[in-house]
Formats: sequence, structure tokens, C-alpha cells
Amino acid sequence: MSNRRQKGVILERGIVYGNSATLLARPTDNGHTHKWTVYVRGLYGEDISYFVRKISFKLHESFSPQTRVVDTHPFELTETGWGEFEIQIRLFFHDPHEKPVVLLHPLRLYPVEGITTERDAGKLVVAERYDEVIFNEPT
Ligand SMILES: O=C(Nc1ccc(C(=O)N2CC(c3nccs3)C2)s1)[C@@H]1CCCN1
Repeated sequence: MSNRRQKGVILERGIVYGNSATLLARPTDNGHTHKWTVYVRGLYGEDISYFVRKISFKLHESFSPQTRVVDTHPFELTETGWGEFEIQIRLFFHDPHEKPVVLLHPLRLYPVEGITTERDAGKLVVAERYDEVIFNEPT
């Protein structure tokens, strides 16, 4: 990385972001029914910290703190809760010339045909999507 932009160079970095969720054996004392993990990974789960400096996860206002920051691999956050809401994910890059990228992810706790997949004999619900971060003429 330098201060000069690399003319004509376009870098594409594939990422997968989303959440997994599992039903707790019994609700917690404050009524949480599920444990979930929201994450951003490389396409095959690889470490993306070579181009991502940190990732923030902005949850519903009832979570405290509402915004969590992860600056090492794996870029994920695990919480418990009782419902589904939108999570704002913000990717910050090592390259100071690259603006942060914002992703919106609807947290999924329950199976939805065509939206979620299931793993571990149906015990784990997964909702994730593939995307690409494009760096035009990176420094
Ligand atoms: O579910 C929904 N919104 C939710 C917001 C927050 C949720 C949650 O899970 N939790 C709050 C958090 C805490 N409670 C106590 C301490 S932290 C655990 S769910 C909407 C409503 C209709 C459809 N979806």
C-alpha cells in the first residue's frame, strides 16, 4: 500500500456475511430463546483480516452496548435473544483511502424456505449471502 492509486487496477474480494442460530435447550431467565452468531467471512471461511481492519455490528437498541467492534479473525459476534431484527454491519479497511462498506443483514432465527439453510440435523439455522467488495485503483 502506498499513497499512489494503482491506475487501471480493480481488486475484487469475495465475502460471505450472515448469521447462524440455534434454539436454546431452555429459555434464559430474561426470556432469550435462541443463541445466534452474526459473521463476515471469506468465501471458504478464510481469514479476511489481510484487507479488513475491523468490523462493527450495530444491533437493536435494546442490546447494550448496541454496537460491537471486532478487529481480529474471526469477525463474528455471538449473542442470545428472542427475535429477529436488522443488523447493520460496517467493514473498515486497512487502506485509508477506502471508505467503509455498510451491509444490512436481517437476523434469522427460524427456518424460511428459500432464505435459510439448516445444518447439524436441523439444529442450526443459517442465513447468509455472498457479496464482493470492489477496490478500484487501490493504493
Ligand atoms: O424481535 C424483534 N426485535 C427484537 C429486538 C431485540 C430483540 C432481542 O432478541 N433482544 C433484546 C435483547 C435483550 N434483552 C434484554 C437484554 S438484551 C434480546 S428481538 C422484532 C419485533 C417483531 C419482529 N422482530
